[in-house]
Amino acid sequence: MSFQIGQRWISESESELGLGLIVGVDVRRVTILFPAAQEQRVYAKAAAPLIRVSFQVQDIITHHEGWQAKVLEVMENNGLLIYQGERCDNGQRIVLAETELAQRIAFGKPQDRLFAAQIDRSDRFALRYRSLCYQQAQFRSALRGLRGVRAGLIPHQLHIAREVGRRIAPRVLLADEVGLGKTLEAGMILQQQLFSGRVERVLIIVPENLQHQWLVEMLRRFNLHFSLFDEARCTDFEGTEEEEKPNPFSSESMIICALDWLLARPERAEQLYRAEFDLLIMDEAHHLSWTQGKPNRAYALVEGLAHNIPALLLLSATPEQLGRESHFARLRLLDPHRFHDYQAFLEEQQQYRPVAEAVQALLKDSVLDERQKKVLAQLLAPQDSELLLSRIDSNVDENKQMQAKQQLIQRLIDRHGTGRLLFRNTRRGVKGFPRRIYRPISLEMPQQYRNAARVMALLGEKVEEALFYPERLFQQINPDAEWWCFDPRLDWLSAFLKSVRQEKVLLICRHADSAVQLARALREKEGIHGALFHENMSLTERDRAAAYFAEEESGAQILLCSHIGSEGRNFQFASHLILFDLPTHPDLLEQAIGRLDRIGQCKDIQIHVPYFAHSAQSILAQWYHLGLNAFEATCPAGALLFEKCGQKLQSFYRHPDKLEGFDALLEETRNERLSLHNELERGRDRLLEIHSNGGAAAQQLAADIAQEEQSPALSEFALNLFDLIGLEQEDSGEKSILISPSATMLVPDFPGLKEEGLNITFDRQLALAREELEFISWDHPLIRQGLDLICGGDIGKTAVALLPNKALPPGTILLELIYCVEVQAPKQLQLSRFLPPTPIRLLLDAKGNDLAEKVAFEGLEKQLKPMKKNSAIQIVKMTKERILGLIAEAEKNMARQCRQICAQAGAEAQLQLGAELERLQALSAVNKNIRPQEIQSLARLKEQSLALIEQAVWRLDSLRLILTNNEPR
Ligand SMILES: Nc1ncnc2c1ncn2[C@@H]1O[C@H](COP(=O)(O)OP(=O)(O)OP(=O)(O)O)[C@@H](O)[C@H]1O
Repeated sequence: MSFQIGQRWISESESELGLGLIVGVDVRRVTILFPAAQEQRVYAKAAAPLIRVSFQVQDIITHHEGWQAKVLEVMENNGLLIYQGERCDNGQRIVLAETELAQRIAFGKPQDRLFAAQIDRSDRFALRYRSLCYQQAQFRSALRGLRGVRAGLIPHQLHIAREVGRRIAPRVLLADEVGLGKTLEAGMILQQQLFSGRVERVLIIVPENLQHQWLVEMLRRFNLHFSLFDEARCTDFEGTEEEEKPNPFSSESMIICALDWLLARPERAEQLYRAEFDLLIMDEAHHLSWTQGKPNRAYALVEGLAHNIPALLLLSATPEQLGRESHFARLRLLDPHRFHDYQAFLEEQQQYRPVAEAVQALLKDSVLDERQKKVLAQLLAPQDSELLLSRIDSNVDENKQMQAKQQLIQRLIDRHGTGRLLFRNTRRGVKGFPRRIYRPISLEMPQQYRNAARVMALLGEKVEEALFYPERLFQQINPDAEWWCFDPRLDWLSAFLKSVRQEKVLLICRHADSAVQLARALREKEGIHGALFHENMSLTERDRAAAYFAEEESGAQILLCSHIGSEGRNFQFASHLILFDLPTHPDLLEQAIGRLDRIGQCKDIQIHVPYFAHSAQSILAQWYHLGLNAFEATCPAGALLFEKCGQKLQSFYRHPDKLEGFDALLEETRNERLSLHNELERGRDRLLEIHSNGGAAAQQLAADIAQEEQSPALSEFALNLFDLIGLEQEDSGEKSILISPSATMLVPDFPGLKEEGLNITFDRQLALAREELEFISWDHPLIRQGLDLICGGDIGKTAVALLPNKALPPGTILLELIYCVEVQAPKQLQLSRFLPPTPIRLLLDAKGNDLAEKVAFEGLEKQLKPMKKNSAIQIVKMTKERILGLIAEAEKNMARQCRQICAQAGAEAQLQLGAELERLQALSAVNKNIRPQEIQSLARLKEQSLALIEQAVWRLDSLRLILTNNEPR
């Protein structure tokens, strides 16, 4: 070894000392300073455990001031190296003496690490390779973003989530009936979008009283940390400076805020417009209304946002609640190209039946007859149907025929009606729901209420509203009188609560003051302490009340809500609902019942309706029950029939004693409901259902996830990962493990792991039953970040191992190289869906033959033995030239493999992006609003993607030198 003062060397065994500088050389000894560690060592020259550091052309070097440069030329002057290069930050030409190098050194290339004696354990190399493979598998997995949610595997939810989650900038209306899991669907869509990198900034707008529920659901079910934004938070963020205020919405990337607040603060909405979100989720979207071309304020707000934000999910169980115009307008928010003309939309609505029949025909296994083919050809443009129809007819295999049928169905759904934009599952389609039982309680109207109505009428006051809320009318006249002292509904309520003392009861009434007065009366008269939930309480108070109601043992028996309790909340642990006054629209009624009639409800639901005989309430109750059957079943035609019968109902409300014609109205409603039901069954709703529940494919998807969970691959990998990282693992009972940090961890922090540890399980059912357990799947942050930690760091990049094998001459070397094929492209193109970082393993013998196919990784891994570090360093030194030669061979091999991988990925991209382009072209044939520029830009995007995939590159990620010996194993 020849040393010169000023040269840079590193320690063979203590790489953590950093880059050393020779500061003294005499005949026998060499003195080296390690500035980063502030240590100086003196070694005998002949046996110094040091390795010379010299960089090559193309390497990246770091100056001690921190900037980096690419080496273009290496020169030597009196044993010292001088690098010429180009700065990475500004392109400036530089000359850098090795003395000026940074004191810490990181070797980018695995071979540099190997030659610099930075040799890791062989089992860490194996973990690294497995991590790369698993990471690639995650990118490609069709289950990604669907399997990690802490929830049961419900096919229709998984179907919608998959269908929408993989779209680019999805814009859909999730309109499943109440309680079928729209929040879950939205979460899974979001999760997939986040995983694929298509979305980073997310905004959720919800009615005020659902903010916390969303916050908790996103965290508990998806491990997604959202922040609640309100006025206080924004003002805090802005501070007091008067100058240019920062946009508070730019301070976080996942935000929940209340619609009510945004409407009250238009300046906040302005800030939202500028905050560049990628995805907007709007819950309870029926609040957005648009009648006779005029939007309400909520609609106008979301319209502005929808214009700027590429992806949009609207959630509403009652999409047609505010009339068809509003429904149309919400669809227009989603796809202004597709829905640009209300009249045309109405006409299209009439055309569902032939489309539904065509889809039915395709769904059947039988061969299509000539008439059916003709209908299909009329419904689709020739370029959309001809090829596929001929494929169905030809003798291609059954699978291809099925695929062609599926594609035709997709196209029919896409081109006709609300197609890809609207998803609606119904209880009937999902099945397994408990019964709903209507319990009417007819009571005598107290004289006080009658008198009050009479007085008001005499005074010429309008008493419309009071028809349904006589107690309010009474209070208007007698502000100090206590209606609950004589109202028979109170006696009934007290008696009822006592009769079901162990059960939870949800009571909903229209007005907050009624709820408050009822709670007071129950407390004072009966000693029953109910929980309250209404709009005049703060959010925290409401959440606390809901939590108190949910407590099993010591919680409140009854929750008394104003109308805001009818929306969005999860109260399926209760099975008694009292409608203290009836909601005045069938959709509102369904919303209210939906609090209990939800996934997770295990008992039959009892709907108690106390009303006064011969009152407007009794009229409405009968019409709901005998006309619509809306208590005991969901009634999709409810809104439509209400619109139709509204006038007649009004007159009966006002004269509930004059019932002439009422039976006829009930009869008429019933008949129309049945015929509408049949109509919907054959046409629009049937079509919607077919495409919303996903059929056999959705069942299969749920089964695939369940099957993946049966495999031990994840738990084996995870436990191996935890082990090598140095986490402590302790069995904490049935199928659960407590993992916690230890003092000897390979990395200072393991992402996502709290100091006190984490109780985990790989079992979905157990995680559902036990809230305190983390449900670990491939999608869990612990696993995803663990994979990133290994794949993105230096762990296991190099290794040397022994292969005891009598059949091979001792001292034979094998070089195992792991390459990674990657595409370098702007993130927004999201090319990792076609070509994720792809590991390629080569196993070269001394002659450069690749044995990877013959000698599988895991088989070889089992036979390998670790080698002592000193011996490993010596072997590497001795075989350096051979290793370099083999790497050169491997590069040639990789050029071929990379071409193949790119061709495959390119074909996939061509297929998918081509289909998107075709869809837009097909739609543009029926909708002149699609601008040619849009089609051109999609075509450009496709070309750009294909070109970039073709230019994918590979890099050597890690390598392991294997040396045979003939010792027994
Ligand atoms: N896959 C599932 N596994 C377990 N529980 C579920 C699942 N899907 C939904 N639930 C539960 O069912 C209830 C209804 O779900 P969710 O709130 O998502 O429905 P929704 O359609 O948004 O209801 P709404 O129309 O009332 O807003 C919730 O309590 C939810 O936690």
